[in-house]
Amino acid sequence: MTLAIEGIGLSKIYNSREKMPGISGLWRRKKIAAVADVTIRLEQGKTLAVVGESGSGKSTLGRLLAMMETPDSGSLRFEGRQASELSRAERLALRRRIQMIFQDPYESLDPRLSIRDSVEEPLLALRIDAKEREERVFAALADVELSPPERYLSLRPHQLSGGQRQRVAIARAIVLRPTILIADEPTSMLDVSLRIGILRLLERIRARTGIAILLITHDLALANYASDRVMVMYGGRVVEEGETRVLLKDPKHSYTKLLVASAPRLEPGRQRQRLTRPRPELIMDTT
Ligand SMILES: Nc1ncnc2c1ncn2[C@@H]1O[C@H](COP(=O)(O)OP(=O)(O)OP(=O)(O)O)[C@@H](O)[C@H]1O
Repeated sequence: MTLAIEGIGLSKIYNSREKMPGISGLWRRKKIAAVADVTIRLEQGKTLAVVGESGSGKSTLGRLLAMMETPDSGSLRFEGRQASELSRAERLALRRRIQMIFQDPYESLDPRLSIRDSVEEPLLALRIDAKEREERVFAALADVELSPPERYLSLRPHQLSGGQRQRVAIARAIVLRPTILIADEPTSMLDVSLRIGILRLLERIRARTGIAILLITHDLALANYASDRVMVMYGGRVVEEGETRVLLKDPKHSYTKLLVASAPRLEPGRQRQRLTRPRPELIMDTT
């Protein structure tokens, strides 16, 4: 087993404030342990899902792994090397190899830029000549199945559908040839009919490139469909972890049991009431 990235005992505490109960207009400071002593191992070529309800710390964990935030304690190892021991240049190079995509593709796409410029932009800092940049932009657009790429180059994000925009955001991430992709709720703004397309695309990219994927989702059905392993977070901590199919079929922790029980599409009896056209791929096999 080759680890793409390993986080050991990661914690992140935010300063926040909350209203004083019963006293209007008064606030008190509060510390929130968004991530508390989390150890996570992401294998090369595998997809690990992080699930949990809103506020459980999934996105914060993703940002810590992407080195967008510094942990208050704990350490990161990347391909066996301690991140804190890397030189500035090495850290910069490493950050390029860990790319993130978000729920809302507009977060990574500048609405003023054409699709060509959006996908090319990350390459500009790399001193790659114009010809190679162009080749890589074309290849990335083809990789995300926006073809022929020529049709999309001069368009702006608002001229695309939500699914196409997410594909451009993925192209912008993979144009740097990362080894780790952190996908934070990548399909939750999309219609159900488009979700599978994006998940299948990520799967094909993973199979072809051997990239490691961290899939952050509150949707157990998506985790079940798209991941090899799953980690369940609650209140900043990991409460249960294991092979996805095994864990979701036979959860041990009471919180995971609750999540599985309250996920409508995981319950065969209720799925037809909830989904007008049940999608077999999205429904967990509970048999
Ligand atoms: N920058 C921040 N400043 C203060 N508190 C924060 C910050 N970012 C996150 N938090 C808090 O940390 C906790 C975990 O948030 P986080 O976004 O990581 O959870 P999540 O599981 O990804 O939830 P969601 O799915 O709603 O994004 C929450 O209580 C949140 O309010």
